[in-house]
Amino acid sequence: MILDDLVTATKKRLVVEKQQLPLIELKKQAESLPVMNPNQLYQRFLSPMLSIIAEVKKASPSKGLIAEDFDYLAIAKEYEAAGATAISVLTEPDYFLGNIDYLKTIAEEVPTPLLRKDFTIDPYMIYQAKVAGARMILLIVAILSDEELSAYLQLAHSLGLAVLVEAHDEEEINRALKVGAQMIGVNNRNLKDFTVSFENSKKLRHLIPEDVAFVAESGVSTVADIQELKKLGVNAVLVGEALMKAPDKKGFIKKALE
Ligand SMILES: O=P(O)(O)OC[C@@H](O)[C@@H](O)c1c[nH]c2ccccc12
Repeated sequence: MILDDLVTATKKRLVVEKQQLPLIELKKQAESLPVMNPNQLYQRFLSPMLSIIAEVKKASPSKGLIAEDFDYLAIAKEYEAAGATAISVLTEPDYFLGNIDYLKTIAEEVPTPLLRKDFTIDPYMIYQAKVAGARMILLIVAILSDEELSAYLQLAHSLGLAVLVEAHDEEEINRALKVGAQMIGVNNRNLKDFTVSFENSKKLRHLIPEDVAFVAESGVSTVADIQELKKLGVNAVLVGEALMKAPDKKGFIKKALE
């Protein structure tokens, strides 16, 4: 399965990264930075207004190259100007052609909260996210044990980072809730065969209590799709490819927020 390949690639990369910058050094850098309160961000997502998380993504395993002309900073600035609640930045290099430096550069110039979108499997990556300027990280239930999930969530919170916990079915949602997730994303794309269906969001919405934000992820192609998800009562929609390909990104987000 694709998730296994991603975890393997990430493990390999971490070995090299830890040699270049040992955990103790990275930790020192992270702990010298100011700590924000992640609750503010969670509350923003729980407001009655629909939130949009706009994604900066060059390529993906399901679609190949998405953006020929990948001016990630200009794209992030457009997302900000349009009123995106947060910006998701793919940092996974092998399958998504991402880079943590993209996030770092965007963080220096764009005040919108940034989500480090990656396959977090080690505390090292959480410190990296903090140092690069992220305000949120992604934890994918399918690739973590309960112990890891709980420890990483707490570590992120202690650094002032909010956490989006991605779940695919009822069992994974229950695991996310058990460790105290305050923001849960359901992926509309099946990672086994890459098919997309909003049925997942529809079916699973009711499992998430009112004080936990529900994010519908993936597969949105039109503003009408966003309106459909809004009717299901989602708090936020995470949109990648459709925005990356939209000639008028600002117009797309503005219409979606109307
Ligand atoms: O491009 P889309 O179909 O709008 O999808 C965005 C986002 O949901 C997708 O990139 C994503 C969802 N979960 C992930 C986990 C890792 C990497 C990427 C993802």
